[in-house]
Amino acid sequence: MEKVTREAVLRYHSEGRKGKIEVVPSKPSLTQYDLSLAYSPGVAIPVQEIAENPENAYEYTAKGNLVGVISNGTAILGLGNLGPLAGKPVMEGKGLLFKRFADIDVFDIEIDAYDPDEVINIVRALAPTFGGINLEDIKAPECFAIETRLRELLDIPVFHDDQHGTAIILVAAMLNALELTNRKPHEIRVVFSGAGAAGIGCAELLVRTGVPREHITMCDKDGVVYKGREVGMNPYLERFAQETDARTLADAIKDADLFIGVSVGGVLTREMVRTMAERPIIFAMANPDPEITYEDAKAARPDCIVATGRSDYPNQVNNVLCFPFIFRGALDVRARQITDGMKLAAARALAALAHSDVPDSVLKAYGVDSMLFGPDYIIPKPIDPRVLLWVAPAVAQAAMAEGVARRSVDTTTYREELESRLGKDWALMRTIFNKARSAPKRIVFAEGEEAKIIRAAAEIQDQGIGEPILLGRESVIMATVNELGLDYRPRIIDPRESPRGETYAKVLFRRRQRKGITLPEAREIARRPNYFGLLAVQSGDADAFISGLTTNYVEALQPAFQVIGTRPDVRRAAALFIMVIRDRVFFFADCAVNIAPSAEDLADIAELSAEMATNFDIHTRIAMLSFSNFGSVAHPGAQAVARAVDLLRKRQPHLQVDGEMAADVAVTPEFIDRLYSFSRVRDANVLIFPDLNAANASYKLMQRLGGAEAIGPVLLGMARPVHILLPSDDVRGIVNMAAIAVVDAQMRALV
Ligand SMILES: NC(=O)C1=CN([C@@H]2O[C@H](COP(=O)(O)OP(=O)(O)OC[C@H]3O[C@@H](n4cnc5c(N)ncnc54)[C@H](OP(=O)(O)O)[C@@H]3O)[C@@H](O)[C@H]2O)C=CC1
Ligand SMILES: CC(=O)C(=O)O
Ligand SMILES: [Mg+2]
Repeated sequence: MEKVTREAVLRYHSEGRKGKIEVVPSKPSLTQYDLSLAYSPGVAIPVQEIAENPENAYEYTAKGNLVGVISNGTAILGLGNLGPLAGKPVMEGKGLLFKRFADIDVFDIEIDAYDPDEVINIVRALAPTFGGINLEDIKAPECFAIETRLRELLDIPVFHDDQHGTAIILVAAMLNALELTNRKPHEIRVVFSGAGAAGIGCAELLVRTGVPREHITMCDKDGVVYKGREVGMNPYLERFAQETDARTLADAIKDADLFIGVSVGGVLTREMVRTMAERPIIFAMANPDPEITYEDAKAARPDCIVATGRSDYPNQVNNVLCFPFIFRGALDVRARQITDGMKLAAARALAALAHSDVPDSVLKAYGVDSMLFGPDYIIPKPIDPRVLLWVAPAVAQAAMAEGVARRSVDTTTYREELESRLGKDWALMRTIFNKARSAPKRIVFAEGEEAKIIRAAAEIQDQGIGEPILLGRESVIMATVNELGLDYRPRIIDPRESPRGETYAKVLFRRRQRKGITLPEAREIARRPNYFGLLAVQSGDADAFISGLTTNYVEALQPAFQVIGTRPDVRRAAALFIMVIRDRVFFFADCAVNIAPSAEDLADIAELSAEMATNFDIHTRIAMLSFSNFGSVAHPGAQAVARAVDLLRKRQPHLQVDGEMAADVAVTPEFIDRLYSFSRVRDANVLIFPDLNAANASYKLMQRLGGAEAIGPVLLGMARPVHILLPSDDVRGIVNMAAIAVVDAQMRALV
């Protein structure tokens, strides 16, 4: 990671639009009509609706997705009381994270008020604006009374992040660290440095998790919190005052199993760490500087598990992993409050997620090749898109179970809704996954020894999308499964040893005997994984074949043509990309196979593309693309495209297809309305390019410059389901391709 310098941070905050957030309208506001709906006179109508029934505010305003991040700046990170204005960058930062990770809008509100009653009154008065309130960086002990009273007064979630967000992450990380060190919550001895908002919040949730209260020793600036101590006490601390002779952190930490730092940087020394129990667990969570650095803790005790609040070391135990997701779940069921049950549900979901395989997008973002459950990976990363999908439903479910939800959600539908928040590509793939799951098929992977294929296969099996068959040596595959820490027993076939080898050799010989292959040669070739997998599909031993991760596209395609070939009704195969561009889905073809298609080829490509898109429940509108619009240029290239339209209409009169037309006309309905209202296609979603140059350049430009998500290439027109990966595909891409292959196989089973 690039070094975080003072200059870089200040530049980041001041460059362009100052600060980190802005307010963006969510409705059209271009025309006079739009303005009449948005404001006067139209706006009077929702006003009356809400006055009659306050619940309508969730329907007609942004309240239900709006959180107030409110602070008086009295405990900004570990920097202390620097006042509300200085706290604004942190609060804007929380707003950015709420939006980025959970699509929740935030107003950050910094208040110049310190007396608890005054703070309570201000927040209470602001509450109608919001669906929830996240109190932030308000120091102890005032924060306790403020939060408790606001929870009583308001019927929306009020959550003091430093207490509870921190506690939830801490519990998640602790459960996993205990698992790794073979300890149970009721056995451990815990020492805290910091007995403020975060300290008390964390300690109380530990007690709810099963850590005995008398096993917890709190320390603050005045040292150990013991029974009879008179300085710096308050009722919240009193609950943790212990009968002990220890008076300093150094005294208390001897033989402790778990250190929790929520105080200030640098207070835990190497000497102190050396006195802790076997395999100590050290959560040094002060920000920006932890109580002890990762390096110092490891140097003092190489057997320890360390977490800090920072993103630049392993195990970031920071409330960023909680607040966006717990609020997402709470807002979506319109919870009246966030209960302990919801907090524990969030913690358990996070702890469980750390056991599962980490997506490549996360590995890439952190610049590492793998993250495996273990001492340096006890908690998921906040940028892991699955955090939203695991935590929010767990929280929503707990809210419903505890009777604080105003509305209930169906967990399956809710997960789908959350996936739509992650992007249209997730939503589209969810539809395809659901289809695949309805009748899973056997998918044979030629490159079964590849780690990415093994990880994808584990997910395919786990999600019930298909039944993967990995080709390769059992010893190699199982070694990788173990190395990856996967809980997966793959179905493996070693082509060199399989008894089906001889049968497949004969199948290959029959197909290729007049193409120069002898039976002995066929025996050798049939045992190559690529051919073996294809022959398994050809012989009905598997339903779909996937390969290509370690070869180039043409190399992977060749055996497929030799063994499987194209469908009897298809002259040439083709390949399409599913392009997800912002909120819209397009199909681009042919992006990989036919370099200079004829008019007949173009008609075939369009027909096959429409067929595949229909498999995914998409209503197709096909545009045959050119540089010319409906005869505007008399060039042979444009005329070939026009001819393809005629051919296709004759063959498939029901298809909605038109052209030749330019790409901008195809995707801009206003152009069609204004200039070409005779066109049978308006707002096309299947774009057939005149040649491979145009198609390949277009999908790559859309991907790199247009921010499009490209799923594919999906091979079309083969006699059986065969799909080719790209060497750049990540695990998610492979799983997507498998789901597409299963749906492809299902559709063939129907005809
Ligand atoms: N990683 C994460 O997710 C989070 C980390 N934190 C971190 O936790 C820390 C505390 O935050 P918060 O609880 O909100 O703040 P508070 O002001 O409420 O509490 C601070 C606590 O730290 C104690 N403290 C201060 N200096 C020392 C010291 N030199 N030695 C021992 N104890 C000390 C204070 O003791 P006293 O009362 O005697 O002054 C008090 O108990 C911060 O560093 C913050 O960044 C907080 C929330 C989330
Ligand atoms: C992370 C956070 O909320 C804090 O350090 O205060
Ligand atoms: Mg904070």
